[in-house]
Amino acid sequence: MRKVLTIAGSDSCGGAGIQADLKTFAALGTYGMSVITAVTAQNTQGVFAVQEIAPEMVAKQISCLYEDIVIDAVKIGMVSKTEIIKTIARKLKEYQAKNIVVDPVMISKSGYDLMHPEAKEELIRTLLPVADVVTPNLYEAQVILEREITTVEDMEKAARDIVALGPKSALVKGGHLRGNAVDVLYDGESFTYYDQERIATTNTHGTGCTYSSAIAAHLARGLSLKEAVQGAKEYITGAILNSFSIGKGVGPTHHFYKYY
Ligand SMILES: Nc1ncnc2c1ncn2[C@@H]1O[C@H](COP(=O)(O)OP(=O)(O)O)[C@@H](O)[C@H]1O
Ligand SMILES: Cc1ncc(COP(=O)(O)OP(=O)(O)O)c(N)n1
Repeated sequence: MRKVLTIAGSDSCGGAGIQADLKTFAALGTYGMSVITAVTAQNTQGVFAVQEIAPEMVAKQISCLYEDIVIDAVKIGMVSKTEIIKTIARKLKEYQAKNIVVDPVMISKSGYDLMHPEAKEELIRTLLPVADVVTPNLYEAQVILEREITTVEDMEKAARDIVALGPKSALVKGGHLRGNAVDVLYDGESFTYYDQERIATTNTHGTGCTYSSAIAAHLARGLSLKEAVQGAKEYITGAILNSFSIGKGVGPTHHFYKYY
């Protein structure tokens, strides 16, 4: 069985973060493992508190996994502060980690900052360059590039400019675009478009986490990047179609098992 690691924050309500990642890995027939970077007190209505894990403890978790287990892919989600980002980049290099998917989580749907603003520079300096693919949503791409992105053409330029910062490829997600949910992948050579009619639902908590985890799971299974993103797009679309309400706010996507 292929083994996939998530390095991310815990979401107590289970829709995003580590919990969404592990559900996705299992649903896609891979074995999931986790390194926790922060614990959030979170429900469908918002994020109420965050407690970060000490960088040394993050380092220990990563070391004990890579020292023992062959890891086929790794996804990085919520990394809130500079020291944690530095630690993760250093460890991924030390263990020559492969199939690295970086989801540059910055803000929750409810508007809570999940990354300290000053940590952005470290993300760009040390984490983006080790990534095989980085998966910003429109807002995150805007923050990284410090300019507005509103059209598919802007997304193409953004993907190309993000690749110039060091990652092998960039997938700019159009979940927050008007019209269809179009994502644009640039792999340093060409663009690929993943286009899906927008699904009318407010239950989209954790879509970005689920999508990036599905990409990592498919890369671990040996698919090419373009095939992995295609498989992940099908998975997230199905999960959004089956999303449901569990509380008073934004409900989670629903994970369904796909056996390979
Ligand atoms: N209402 C929707 N209908 C169909 N696809 C969606 C919808 N909302 C988001 N997506 C897709 O879900 C994936 C995650 O994107 P997005 O929601 O932008 O990420 P994030 O959670 O990081 O903001 C992308 O493939 C995006 O196109
Ligand atoms: C612990 C934790 N990590 C990440 C997020 C953000 O996840 P995302 O998939 O971008 O989903 P929304 O916040 O947009 O629902 C999170 N909320 N918590």
